Amino acid sequence: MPEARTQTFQADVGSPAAPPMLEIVEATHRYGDVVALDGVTVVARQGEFLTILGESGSGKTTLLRIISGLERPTAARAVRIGGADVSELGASDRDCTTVFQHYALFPHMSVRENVEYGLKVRGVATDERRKRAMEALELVRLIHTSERRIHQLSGGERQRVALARAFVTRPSILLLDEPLGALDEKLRLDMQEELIAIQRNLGITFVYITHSQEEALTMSDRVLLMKSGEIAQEGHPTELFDRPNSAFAARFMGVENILEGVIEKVGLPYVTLNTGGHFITGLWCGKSMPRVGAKVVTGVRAERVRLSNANEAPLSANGISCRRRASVYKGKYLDLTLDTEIGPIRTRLWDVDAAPTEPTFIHWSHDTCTVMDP
Ligand SMILES: Nc1ncnc2c1ncn2[C@@H]1O[C@H](COP(=O)(O)OP(=O)(O)OP(=O)(O)O)[C@@H](O)[C@H]1O
Repeated sequence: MPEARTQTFQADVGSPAAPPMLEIVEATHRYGDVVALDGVTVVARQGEFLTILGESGSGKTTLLRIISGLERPTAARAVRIGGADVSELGASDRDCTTVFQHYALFPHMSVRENVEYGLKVRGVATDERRKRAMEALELVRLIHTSERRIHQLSGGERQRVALARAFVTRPSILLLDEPLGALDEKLRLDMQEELIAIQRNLGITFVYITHSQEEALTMSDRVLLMKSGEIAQEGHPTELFDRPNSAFAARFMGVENILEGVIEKVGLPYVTLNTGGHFITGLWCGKSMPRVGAKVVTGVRAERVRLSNANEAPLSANGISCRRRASVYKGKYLDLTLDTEIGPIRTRLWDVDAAPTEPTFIHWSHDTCTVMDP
């Protein structure tokens, strides 16, 4: 991993005190009858790592194209970069660069020439652009490959060249469109770490597009979850992970147990719902104020559900009798599916050897249980 270059790092980058680098205010975009974006507002601070997460067709690429200037929104109250209105500027005049999944490097040029290219078209003198290209290659740990051709590099190395080529021109914003999508699992994990290090080192605002919740959680300062052209939820990765505000967000963030019910009692921050005649209490995470009688869903992660021999739940927990239905061994853990009177519930056991043969009762605390909009 590259060493942190503290001289380029600013203490308040990515913090709430940092000035906004990107502002897209109420952008709507239609392709004929298709509404790809519906009144979306995105603000990213200087030095922030913002991830736009969403399933296929949710509008991520459209949003990225609007930021980069490749697409003009059908309507928008503002499109600003570094505080300046850029709504009338084309892609080449905006202070941002895009890194694509298919890196589009020039095969007839060396690695160094590829990285120098953007500087060359901007008229930077030979010595200066060589120096800057080598610095960029040092940052992505590829200085030793500088005179190679692109076909002499691995997939991960090519993606690092594409990155170096993008940030060597020192854009204010780097847009990354599923940049790790073409890499295998191991390389993807390594590159995630490298990307974080590079971003912290440069202090550039990163806007990163992915459909992988794992990537979003690992790398981002803030995540913006999109659904059908709208923002479903926005927040710190832990907020989306632990406090999804809707059934959609919970499913997308991989919550294994989601049950429907009706609110029985409100005592904020807790809400109790009735699901199949059974009462469950959890933290209210919905967008609106909860009211008795409203349809809601409750969610709990499998690893938060505990097995009990005592056949009762602690005071601040939900509990229910269960019977083993199935188990799936996943190497590091065991996933048990249990039948209960409110439906099947999954639990995850990290100590595989400690798994009981016939579990009879499960419980999960009110604080790890969420209640949200359906
Ligand atoms: N050029 C186009 N013409 C018509 N419809 C389009 C066009 N580009 C995108 N769309 C539609 O707009 C919606 C949003 O598409 P977009 O490419 O922004 O989604 P996405 O989240 O980036 O998807 P993916 O992850 O598959 O790339 C989709 O319904 C898509 O079919």
